[in-house]
Amino acid sequence: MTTVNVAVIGVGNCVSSLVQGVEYYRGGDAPSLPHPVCAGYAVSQVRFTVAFDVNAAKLGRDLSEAIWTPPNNARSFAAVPHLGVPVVDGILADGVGPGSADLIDPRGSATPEDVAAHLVATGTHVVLNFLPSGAQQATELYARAALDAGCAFVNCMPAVLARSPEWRRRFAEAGLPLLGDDLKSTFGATLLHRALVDALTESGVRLDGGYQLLGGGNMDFVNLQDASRMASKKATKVTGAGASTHVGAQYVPFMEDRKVAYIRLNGEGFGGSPLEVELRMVVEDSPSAAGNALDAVRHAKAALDQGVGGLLEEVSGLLMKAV
Ligand SMILES: O=P([O-])([O-])O[C@@H]1[C@@H](O)[C@H](O)[C@@H](O)[C@H](O)[C@@H]1O
Repeated sequence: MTTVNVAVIGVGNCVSSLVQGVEYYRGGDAPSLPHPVCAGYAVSQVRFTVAFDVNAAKLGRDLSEAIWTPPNNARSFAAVPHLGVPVVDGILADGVGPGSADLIDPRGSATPEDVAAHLVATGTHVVLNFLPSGAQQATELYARAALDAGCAFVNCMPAVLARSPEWRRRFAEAGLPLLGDDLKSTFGATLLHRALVDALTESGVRLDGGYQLLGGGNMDFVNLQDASRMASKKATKVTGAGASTHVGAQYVPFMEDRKVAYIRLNGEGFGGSPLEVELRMVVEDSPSAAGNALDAVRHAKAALDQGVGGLLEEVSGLLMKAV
C-alpha cells in the first residue's frame, strides 16, 4: 500500500488530535470527517515517521505516549497503539515561548542537518510544522531541512513562509510542494468570522470592524500572552472586516483545550442604517483543526507524486489562513 509518510514538528495538542484522528478514522466510516479520501489517499494511508520536539518530558518517548504528556491537554477520543515512532531532539531557536522555557531539554538543540538526516532515514514525504506561534527562525531552519531531505512542507502556524516570495522560489526550484501559512480549523473562529464577513459584504453591508475575542486553556493561549507572538497570529486571522477589528486571546486554564470565540461585526446597511452581528462559538480547539491537517498532508503527498513543486496556492487558500 502506498503511504503518506509524515514527520511532525512539535508534539502538542494539534498533533495529539491528528494522531488520534488517524486511528479513529482508520476504518473510513466514522462521522464528521470532511474527506475520507483526499487527493487519492484514504486516512488509513497516513503514517507517522518521526516527531521533533524540545520538551524533555516528550523526548525519547514513542509518539503514542508523548501525545498524552503534559502540558498537552487535548481531549482523548481514540486509543493509540504503540506506533514505533520516536520523538527526537528538535531545533530550538525561537521555537519555545516564554511560558514553556523550563520544559526544554537542557542537552541542547538539533541542527537542520540532524533533522534532514532523520527525514531521509525514515523515508518521510511530508513535514508538518506545528511549532508555537512566533517561531519564525525555527520554522525557517526546519524548512531548510525539509528542502535538503527532499520533503514537502506544510506550515500550520503563522510564521511567514508561504507568504515569502523567497521561500516559494526555493520550494519551486527544488520541485517540492509548500503549503501555508497557518492552518485554519475545519470548523473554527476564522471560518465563521470570514463566512459572516462574506455574507454581509455580499448583502451590500459596509463593514466597519468589530472583534474576535478568544479564550482557552491550552499552550497556544499561554504562548499568545506574549505580545510579539500574538502579533504574528493577528496577521493571519481576520481579513475583510475593516481596519478596526480587534483580535485578543485570553489564557483561561480551566478551559483546557476548549476554545470560546466571541465574534462581532459592526456595519452600515441600506440607507446608512447601523447594524451589529454578535456570535459565540465553543469548540474543542485541536480536534477542530485536525481534519484540515489530514487533508493538507494528503494534498502535499499527491503533489509530490505528480512532481508539482512550489506553493500549492489553491489548496492553501482552502486549508490555511494566509497565502
Ligand atoms: O481556525 P481558527 O479557529 O481561527 O484558529 C485555530 C486556532 O485556534 C487553533 O489553536 C490552531 O490549532 C488552529 O490551527 C487554528 O489556527
